Order: sequence, then C-alpha cells, then structure tokens
Amino acid sequence: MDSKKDIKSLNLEELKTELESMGEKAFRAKQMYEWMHVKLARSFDEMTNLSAKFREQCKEKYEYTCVKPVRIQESKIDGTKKFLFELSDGNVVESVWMQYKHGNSVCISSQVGCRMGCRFCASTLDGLERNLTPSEMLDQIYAITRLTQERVSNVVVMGTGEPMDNYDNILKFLHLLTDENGLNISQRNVTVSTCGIVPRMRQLADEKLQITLALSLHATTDEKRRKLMPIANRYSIKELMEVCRYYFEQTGRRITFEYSLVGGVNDTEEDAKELIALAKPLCCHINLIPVNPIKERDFVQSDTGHIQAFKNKLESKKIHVTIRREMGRDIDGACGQLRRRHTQEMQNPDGLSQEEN
Ligand SMILES: C[S@@+](CC[C@H](N)C(=O)[O-])C[C@H]1O[C@@H](n2cnc3c(N)ncnc32)[C@H](O)[C@@H]1O
Ligand code: SF4
Repeated sequence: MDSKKDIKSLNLEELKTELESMGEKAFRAKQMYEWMHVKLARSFDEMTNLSAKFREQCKEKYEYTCVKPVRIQESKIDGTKKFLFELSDGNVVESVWMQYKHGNSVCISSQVGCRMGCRFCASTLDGLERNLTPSEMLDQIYAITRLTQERVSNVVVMGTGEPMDNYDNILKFLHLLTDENGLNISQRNVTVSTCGIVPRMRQLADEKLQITLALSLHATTDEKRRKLMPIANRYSIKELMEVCRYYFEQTGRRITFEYSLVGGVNDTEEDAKELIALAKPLCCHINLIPVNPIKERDFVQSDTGHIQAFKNKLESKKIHVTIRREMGRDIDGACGQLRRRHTQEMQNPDGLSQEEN
C-alpha cells in the first residue's frame, strides 16, 4: 500500500481536522463523510456536491479504499453469497452474505491470512500476510451493500483472520461501523469472534461496547485445546473463563462460545459434561458448529445424531445452545478456502488448481 493517508479510516472529527488543514469548512467533512459511509461512494468522482478542484486535490493526497469483487458464488440452496474481494495491493479476502428472517448478515475478514495456526482452519494454512485496515473491513460491507442493493443489519467478524491480533484497527472499524453519522449498525448486531487472546479481550471489555464477543473454545481441557489451537499454549481455559466473566461484568453482554464438533476428538459424553461445567457459572450461549472438513487435514464432522445428542445433553442442564445452520453448504468449502483456491489458480493459470485435480 502506498503512503497516502487512508481517508475512509478517519472518523468524522479526524476528517474535519484533515479537511480544515486544506482550508475547507467543517461542513465539507460532513458531506464527504456521508458520501463515504452513507451513500457508499466508490470514488471521489461520485461526490458531486464537492468542487472538481477539491476532488482532484483529494485524489492526490488520499488513498480511497474501494475493494474490487473478483469472484461471487451464490448458493442454490439458501441464496448465501460468497464474495472474493481484491485489495489495492492485489491481496484478496473473502466475505459472506447471508439472509436470515431477522435481516441480512455479513461475515467479514479481519486479516489477509492468519498466524494463529488452528489445526482445522483453512485461513491459516499460508500464515499471515497482513492486517486489514479499518476501511478495508468496512468496505467489504459497503461493497456487498452496493452489489446486493440490500441493507445489512448484522455484521460478524468471523471470516479469515484473528481480530484481536489486529486490535487497534478492529476497534476503529467498530466505531465507524456503528457511528450514527455512518452506516449506523447497532452495536448489538455486531459479533466479534476470537480464538482467545486474553489481554486484548480484557481491553475490549474495558471499551464497554454493546457488541457480542464470541470465543472459539472448541475443547474443554487445556490438553485437548492445545491439540487443536496453538493459542492454548499461551492462555489457559481458566484465564479464558475469567476474562469472559469480566466481559459480561463490564458490558452486560452474554458471551457466545463457539464449539466446532470434530468427530472422535471433542464430541464425547465426557466433553459435553465438561462443557456444561464450564458454561454453567457464566452467562453464555453455546453455538455448536459441525466442523467443515478441509482437505489439508483429516478431521471429520461428527454425525448428525451425535451432534443432536450433544445438544440435548447441554439443554438438559438448561444451557442455551444452538447448532449453527450450515449456510451455503454447496458453495462453501471452509472459511478461507475460496481465497486459497483463487491464489493457487493465479499462480498456476494454465492448469486446474490442486483442489480440482
Ligand atoms: C475463521 S474464525 C475467525 C475468527 C477468529 N479468528 C476465531 O478463531 O474465532 C471463525 C470461526 O470459524 C471456526 N472455524 C474455522 N475453521 C473451521 C472449520 N473448518 N469448520 C468449522 N469451523 C471452523 C473457528 O474456530 C471460529 O470459531
Ligand atoms: S480459527 Fe480463527 S484464529 Fe484460528 S486460524 Fe482460523 S482464523 Fe485464525
């Protein structure tokens, strides 16, 4: 990325200061902010109530983030759409658009790749390339709104990347996304998912936002968790439970635990019992996710009966639990796979990707 200032990542106050330094009045900042974050303009050229001369000056001075759709897949089963967006440096990220009864939801990526190394996850297979800027996270949502012509009401940060490993940018993104002068998405309709970086979770709790924090738990003992998620070598389940309690105390928001069921690994009766013991003292909700197998690993999904029995066991102890609906099953591939396939095809344009061979 070049060194021009990223104008779409500035909040309204910062934009006012910025434009004032160019000799513009404060109301110009309001107009421009609206073009960027309400009217979702794709370039300075669309900002027709700003003078041509001023727009040219802005083009010289600022980077205007606008992600470019390079692939769109649509599910024939439920209309879920998966988008692959190209960033200004040629990297690509994926985002997903899902329609629910309660509104449209977008799942965005927070990094190009991920360095956390979770064993079942395709997003981490090539490591971390770089963090996404606030504007690159926002523009995934803006681009999907422009393309679908439908309002997004829910945002989940559950695509590629570990948001707590890109903390400052995520925080800025959350403020811009929920700003009443911008897209004005309710904080309560935003979920951020983390593999469990305890100090950052504590920092987020201190922000006292009304967003939902989802913890990817996936195992009930440190030993089992270490086998699935390297981050478990850094932070224990005890520390995770403490910080989840703290998050609830600070925000009043119920925590979500994500628990991907992997056949024969974390789906036994004993696992269910241990999960109940962890969940019971906390105000939480458990989201059971049938693991989505990736070809690079040999994990298998628990069978449907097993998943239902696991759920029943938790419910019998009055734990709030849902099984995540598998949206876009026919286009899916696990999170991170579309980007991976695209990159492989770009590197090997004459042949089929390894996946298709
Ligand atoms: C891709 S991560 C991104 C957010 C954050 N890094 C995290 O780990 O929570 C979002 C969720 O997808 C889950 N996930 C990743 N790969 C999966 C797979 N192959 N099958 C099912 N869930 C998966 C993760 O464990 C996590 O709960
Ligand atoms: S599950 Fe989340 S933290 Fe783990 S590798 Fe995937 S994206 Fe990264």
